[in-house]
Amino acid sequence: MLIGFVGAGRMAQALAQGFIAAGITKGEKIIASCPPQDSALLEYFGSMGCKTSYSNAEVIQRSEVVVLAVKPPIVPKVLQEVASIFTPGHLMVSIALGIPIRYLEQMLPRKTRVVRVMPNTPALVKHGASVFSCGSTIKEGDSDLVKKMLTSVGICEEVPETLIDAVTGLSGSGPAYMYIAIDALADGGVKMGLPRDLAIRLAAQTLLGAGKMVLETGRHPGALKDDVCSPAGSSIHAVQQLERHGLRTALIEAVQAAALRSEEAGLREKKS
Ligand SMILES: NC(=O)C1=CN([C@@H]2O[C@H](COP(=O)(O)OP(=O)(O)OC[C@H]3O[C@@H](n4cnc5c(N)ncnc54)[C@H](OP(=O)(O)O)[C@@H]3O)[C@@H](O)[C@H]2O)C=CC1
Ligand SMILES: O=C(O)[C@@H]1CCC=N1
Repeated sequence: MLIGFVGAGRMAQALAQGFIAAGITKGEKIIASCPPQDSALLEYFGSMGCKTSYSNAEVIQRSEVVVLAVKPPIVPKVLQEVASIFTPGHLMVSIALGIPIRYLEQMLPRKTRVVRVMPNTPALVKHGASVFSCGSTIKEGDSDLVKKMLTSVGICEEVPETLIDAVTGLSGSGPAYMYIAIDALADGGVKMGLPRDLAIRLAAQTLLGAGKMVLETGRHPGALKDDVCSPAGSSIHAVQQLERHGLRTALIEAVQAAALRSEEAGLREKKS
């Protein structure tokens, strides 16, 4: 399978490196493009054995699956530039924030097969969380192919497109919230006397472990929290502080803000 990335930034790099590590494809079967001023990004792809180009057209001509990995304001320009090169043999996989399938289908030739994906950067280490929605002209096997690719780098579920903005707010942007949590937990450890590197490792493993507990036991996170909080113990004292400072509300509102931003990005492109 020949995979092309139009846009060679952070999410494209994470997916490409994850696909190679997972054995879904080889470096030489990947090609990536970005503008000439970003040659460092193409060097990153080059270091993985991938082909690189400053021409988006070349990427599309040489690929079967084309991953559209540019920021939303760039999408109309890129599609105007390369739409005519797409054939029904291409599968377009867009990871662009907020851009609806119907917009992509309108901009591309009539039978172009389109799938919209919301991945996240931990795909790089095969712990990604992705969802996808299929366009109106996909053929048999496209959904399975996208699921296979994304499952190789984490978990992946097909969802109705109406849920993608909410997914963006949760798992698409979510790693950023969790890095802040790790950094802050480590600060707490340092405040209480731990060396910084140990504090970061403990904080990161604690988040990883808690996530695995939820996924692998199937128990509700509230019940797992109760297991940690012994009567009159240390944890329940800490939980009271988290509640007092509004951690839950902060996380709920973070997801909401990112989801609304995703929705807004889509509306803006539709008007342009
Ligand atoms: N980062 C993340 O965690 C996630 C990102 N996404 C989505 O993926 C998309 C890419 O995000 P991300 O990788 O973070 O962004 P980056 O800014 O890291 O990468 C975008 C890349 O596209 C390049 N680019 C700009 N103009 C063009 C053009 N005309 N043709 C080809 N390439 C071009 C940029 O080059 P230059 O720098 O020169 O402009 C840059 O290399 C976005 O829509 C984002 O919302 C989705 C899920 C998660
Ligand atoms: O911030 C962004 O635009 C992208 C979308 C999801 C995560 N990062």
